[in-house]
Amino acid sequence: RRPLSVWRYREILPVQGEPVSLQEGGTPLYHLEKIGKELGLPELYAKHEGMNPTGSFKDRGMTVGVSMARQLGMTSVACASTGNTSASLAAYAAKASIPCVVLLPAGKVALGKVAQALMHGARVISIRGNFDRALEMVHELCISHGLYLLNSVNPYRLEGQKTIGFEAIDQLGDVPDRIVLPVGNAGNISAVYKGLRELEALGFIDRLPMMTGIQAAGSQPVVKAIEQNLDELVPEPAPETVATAIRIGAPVNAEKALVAIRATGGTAAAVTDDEILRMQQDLARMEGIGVEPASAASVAGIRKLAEQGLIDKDERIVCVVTGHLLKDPETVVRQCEPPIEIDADLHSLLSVLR
Ligand SMILES: Cc1ncc(COP(=O)(O)O)c(/C=C/C(=O)C(=O)O)c1O
Repeated sequence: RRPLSVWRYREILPVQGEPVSLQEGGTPLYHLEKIGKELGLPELYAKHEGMNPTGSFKDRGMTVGVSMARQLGMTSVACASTGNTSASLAAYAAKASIPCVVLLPAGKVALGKVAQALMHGARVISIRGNFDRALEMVHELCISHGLYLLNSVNPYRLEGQKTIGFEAIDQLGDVPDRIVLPVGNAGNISAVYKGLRELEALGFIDRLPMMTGIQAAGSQPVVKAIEQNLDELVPEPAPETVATAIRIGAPVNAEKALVAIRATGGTAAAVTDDEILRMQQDLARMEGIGVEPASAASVAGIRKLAEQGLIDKDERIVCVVTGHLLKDPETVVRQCEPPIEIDADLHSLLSVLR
């Protein structure tokens, strides 16, 4: 019996030979008992992708993407990132001894993610523009200077991320009725859908979950395309949200995400920053699950849809929570009461605890 991990599913992944691996995947599937009870959803689960080696689901895509870079003889790799992609690429490139360049939107990347990209030895460039501009620039850089681009336009990234759905089914022992993901560049929802289609084609499953994408109210081009039944996405020129990981106005995988949602009878919904931050706190204080803001969006989306009466009570739902709480400590400190500082004596302690 193979352990739960990305490479448990090696036959359905493109890498030949030994992968560049940091033992990614095999993340916990938590039953959200209290939040589920509050929403009247007894079968509500969260798959905690923050428990990956660099603290986000990106590791699943990077183990395949960087393995392919090595297999193809690439001499340098690059990405633009809202943070987690750069943290993950930096770590896997270090493991593979391949030089790495990352472009970040200046001032809009959570502290933990910048720390990871720096410590893992990437060339970290902050640009005075948003993620979408950074992606345009890194694309030009790769074409003109022969670096290997590892954003989710690279299909090998999506191959690794398929395994989220595979593991969830193995852990649940059945196909969930709904899989909910936060949507930024829309690679993850597209990857999970592709993997489920492959399981169906191979005869392992005979039905697909409703693919449900959640975006921030200030950055919701996919939600608008679904609501207005558009075939083409209208990019959001000035995306804004506290959930900086999904602060993306022109998702490169939008068309794939629209297919994933429409072909499975899924849906898309937007949540406000307040709803995101409230769910981040509820997950931490009710379920003991620590996630970064963008990750809480998936569960916040289910809360909103359930309150609108759009979720059947007996649905088995897997919310993908995509990144660890530690990624964005500054947003946490801004939301919480600061620690109480006292003199180092018992009297002072008892007086504040009363
Ligand atoms: C925590 C977290 N949650 C959700 C998403 C959205 O996934 P996609 O819809 O596949 O983009 C991201 C994406 C991050 C980047 O795009 C990047 O790191 O450059 C994330 O970090």
